[in-house]
Amino acid sequence: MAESCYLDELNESQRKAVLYNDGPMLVIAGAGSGKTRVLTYKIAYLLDHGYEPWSVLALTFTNKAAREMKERIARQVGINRARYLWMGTFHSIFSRILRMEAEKIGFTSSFTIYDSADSKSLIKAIVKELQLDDKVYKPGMIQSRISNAKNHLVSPQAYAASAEMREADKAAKIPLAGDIYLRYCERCRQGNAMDFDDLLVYTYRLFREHPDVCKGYAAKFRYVLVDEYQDTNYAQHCIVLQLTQEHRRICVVGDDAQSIYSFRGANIDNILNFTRQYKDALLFKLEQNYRSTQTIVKAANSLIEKNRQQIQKNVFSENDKGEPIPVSCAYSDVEEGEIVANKIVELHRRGGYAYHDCAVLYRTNAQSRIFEEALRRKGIPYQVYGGLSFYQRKEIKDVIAYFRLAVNPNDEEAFKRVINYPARGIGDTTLNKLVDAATKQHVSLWEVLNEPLAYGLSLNKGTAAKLQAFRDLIAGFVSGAPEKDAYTLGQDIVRRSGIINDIYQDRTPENLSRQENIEELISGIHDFCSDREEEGDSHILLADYLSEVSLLTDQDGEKDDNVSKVTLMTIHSAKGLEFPNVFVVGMEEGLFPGISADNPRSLEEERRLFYVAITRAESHCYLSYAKSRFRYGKMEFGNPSRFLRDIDTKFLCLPAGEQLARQVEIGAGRFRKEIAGGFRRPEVRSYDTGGPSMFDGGEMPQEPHRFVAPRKLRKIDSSSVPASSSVGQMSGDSLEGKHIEHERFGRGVVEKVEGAGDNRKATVRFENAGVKQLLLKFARFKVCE
Ligand SMILES: Nc1ncnc2c1ncn2[C@@H]1O[C@H](COP(=O)(O)OP(=O)(O)OP(=O)(O)O)[C@@H](O)[C@H]1O
Ligand SMILES: [Mg+2]
Repeated sequence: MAESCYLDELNESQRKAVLYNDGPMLVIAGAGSGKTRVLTYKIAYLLDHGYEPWSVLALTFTNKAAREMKERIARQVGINRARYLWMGTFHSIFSRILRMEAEKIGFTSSFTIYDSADSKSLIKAIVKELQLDDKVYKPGMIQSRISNAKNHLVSPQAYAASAEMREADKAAKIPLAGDIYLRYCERCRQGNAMDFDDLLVYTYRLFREHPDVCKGYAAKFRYVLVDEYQDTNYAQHCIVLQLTQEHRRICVVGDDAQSIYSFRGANIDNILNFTRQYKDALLFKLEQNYRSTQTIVKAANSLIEKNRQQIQKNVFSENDKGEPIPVSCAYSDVEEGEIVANKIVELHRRGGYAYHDCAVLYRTNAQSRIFEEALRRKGIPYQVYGGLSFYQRKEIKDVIAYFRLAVNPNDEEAFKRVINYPARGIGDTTLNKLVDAATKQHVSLWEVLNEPLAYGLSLNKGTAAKLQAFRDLIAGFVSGAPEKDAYTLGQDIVRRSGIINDIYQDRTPENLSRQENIEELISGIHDFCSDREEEGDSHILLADYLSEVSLLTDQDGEKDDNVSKVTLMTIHSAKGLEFPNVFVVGMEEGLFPGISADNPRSLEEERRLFYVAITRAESHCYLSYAKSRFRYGKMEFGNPSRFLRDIDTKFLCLPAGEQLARQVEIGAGRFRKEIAGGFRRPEVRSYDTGGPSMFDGGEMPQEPHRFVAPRKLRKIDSSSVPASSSVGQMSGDSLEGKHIEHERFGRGVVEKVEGAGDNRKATVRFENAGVKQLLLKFARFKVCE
């Protein structure tokens, strides 16, 4: 797209913010005023003005946001340039840098990333080893203390040396918290593993301890951009400072009214201090909201005004006036689900909205179940983001633990998880011996396993043989890791580890669902490899796959399969997103604001969270609350949230309209039935029309079994599509302009075909998946006649 053309898509203030590129700058503006748009257009502008894509670093809050931004930029400057941008979350960008520089800080490039459950389990083990009481030294609490220290760049040594920390620990009756922190760090290092916070800590340390490396990156990144700056924490802020010393070209955008992550160490002061740190920084303000109706914007303004701490802003909309926001009151949580599901049906049937135009936002993950059930009953497809996500399920974690060992056998948590799964007669006593030896000698469990005698382990013959068998099994995977492609090795591991035998033993519903999940995982690896091959990479390793999945966040959700679905997510995850229709549910005291919001500071943060929720809506926003709710195993009776009273009533529709009132009646009947029949919670988290199972009927696979991708469309070859539409037989020119249907990305148009032979590739604009470049050799699409 020509430059003048895209600059015309900005208003005057936005254009100024895009065109100023001579020094540090800060854009502070209300929700929906185009902050992210400014970043996106600025990057396109930089690329058009001499910046190489690899010299631009853009940091976003979620992987999804990064992907969307990249697609948008690709539309403006072409995918060839957009793909080389350094764009992603803090964690994904830093893990990329750390993998390249790992040796300098005492890790290897194949380090694994511990998720929150891994960290907690390690802390639990340490508490036990130190013979402390885990009712006093609660692993969750210790974990958040360690995380907090890391996000403030407080090392274990500094922690131990700090009188303030010691006093605080003493007051909390956990004087040895600092020792746990120290041991925790040592153990992660021995396991060649980092937790999420370490990705920040070690990047900071890498740059501080190796000024030449820091200088190199600071010189490389000629421009640094940060979205959602209000939610960066101290460590992130410091790294951004390190990276911008050289060129001092930095643009951050944010909204203090949307700062909602203080519990994770985000510090609103970063935004306020920016002009102190970058003295010559220019401040830009954007005031026009392009997202929402006037009513929604005014309602949100009237709410946030009730917060004392905020930078004054005047946010207005020139969109349609819009309707007042309906507030509905349900008798129960189940009925609230009914009301929302009914309204979604209506929006779909009468309003012409697709399901993906609707989102249900709640305060806590636990609330999703009710809405899942209501939507399932109506046959409405939905997708839940966050909560117990696919990758947190037991069987998936088991398989992934084997994958992790194949890539990094020193990984302690993965080791402990699978040493006796599937059961191979290695009990806790033996494991404890291994752990003791490893801790004493400061080595990993894997090292002890390799030479048990050298580390003084006394084992009987039988146990020694079992350990040897486990060692050989893992060693086999390790030797395959650098050679075999991810899909082949993944299948090998699932089979040879004994997991398949274990979960295909019987056809209990639990096992059937596990089987499906493992099939889904393997086909996910297949898709991952195919996508990367299509994009021109070859020989995709398990390590590549792992580094991607270990960075998935709540917002990434499960696999995207082009089915239009209602989104279900927490408000935290919805930050930065927008939907035509938004349902903010569970507006009750004790839930939103939550019971822990018992002081003005956290109450203001909860109010900002509500502000974020309302401002996700474009055309319609619906608020609801339930008079009774099943929580903590019992029925609770609640009052409407005080936040409802914070909104000027002239923007609300109280009581709800006729249509909703009628649904209340229907729902009430259903509610009584539910009470009589007891509460049933569904197991399935994502729902659509479903697909065939790989093992069809869950039978034991016969060796040698080859997993096949369960998609309806398979890789295009002359046998799977009519010859006339096979990609292989069409000349490059004749593909251009053709409508195609891709196995994963759905429908699209071929814009360009270039290259020759094996490198021949097509640029395709997909209806729902943006612009992609696909190597025709691997392309999995068919041409629509
Ligand atoms: N000048 C404009 N003309 C037309 N549409 C615009 C303009 N500026 C922004 N928009 C649209 O308004 C919506 C909100 O923009 P954007 O997401 O960039 O806002 P934001 O300030 O980043 O919001 P949030 O605070 O929620 O992150 C988007 O759909 C965007 O495309
Ligand atoms: Mg934004």
